[in-house]
Amino acid sequence: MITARNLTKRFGRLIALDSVDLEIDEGLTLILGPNGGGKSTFLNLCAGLYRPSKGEIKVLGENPWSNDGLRKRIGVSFDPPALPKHRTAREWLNYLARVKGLGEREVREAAELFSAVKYLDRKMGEYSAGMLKRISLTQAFLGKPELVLLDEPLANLDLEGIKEVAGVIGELAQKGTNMVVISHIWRPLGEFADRIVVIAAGRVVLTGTPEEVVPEIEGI
Ligand SMILES: Nc1ncnc2c1ncn2[C@@H]1O[C@H](COP(=O)(O)OP(=O)(O)OP(=O)(O)O)[C@@H](O)[C@H]1O
Repeated sequence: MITARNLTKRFGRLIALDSVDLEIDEGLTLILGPNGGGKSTFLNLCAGLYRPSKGEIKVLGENPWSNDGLRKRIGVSFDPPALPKHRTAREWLNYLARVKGLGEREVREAAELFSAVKYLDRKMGEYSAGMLKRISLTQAFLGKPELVLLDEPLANLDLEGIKEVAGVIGELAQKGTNMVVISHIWRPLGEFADRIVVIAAGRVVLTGTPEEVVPEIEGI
């Protein structure tokens, strides 16, 4: 699904991602690691938001940088959510659906997954952080994309929300949805993961199945 070769991203003199080689196959991949390690930078490179400073990244066989064709095939939820605050969620999601060649039915189906239907008609500037997260997740799963990239999908949710959204992600993983999910901590999403990648200080420091990786990272 994703291949990175010597992938490097610099911001001025800071090296956020340093010569990363990584292969991500189908299934659910959980990316773990400490703050500032480079996880979101990797996801933003996958989503085509950043251009590599050096090296190469391929997502679904394509170069993601500024690639509108690929954007229609993947779904992304950023953290914090990147949503226009003067629009209602319905306006925004219908717009995205049109761009992807989808309709209002797909918007409703994705919103139902995250119990977001009831507040689709308010301006997003009035939303709580947890409501914004649910809209951001709805956006990511709109129209069942071939690959879904989620940055901290449980952030800003209350305890009930964490249980509910983790359950939905687990169910979708079981049904075969391909996902790359960033998290600070391996619980509760780790139990659904096919593999775990640990990124720290701009490098991939561990990869493997949860059984292989979790004993090494009990402290994270
Ligand atoms: N747009 C940017 N401009 C400048 N520096 C950036 C930018 N984005 C990230 N960085 C820097 O790159 C490094 C990696 O950041 P990144 O957000 O990828 O880490 P992370 O592992 O996702 O962290 P967190 O768990 O805190 O979200 C950090 O030192 C960060 O300050």
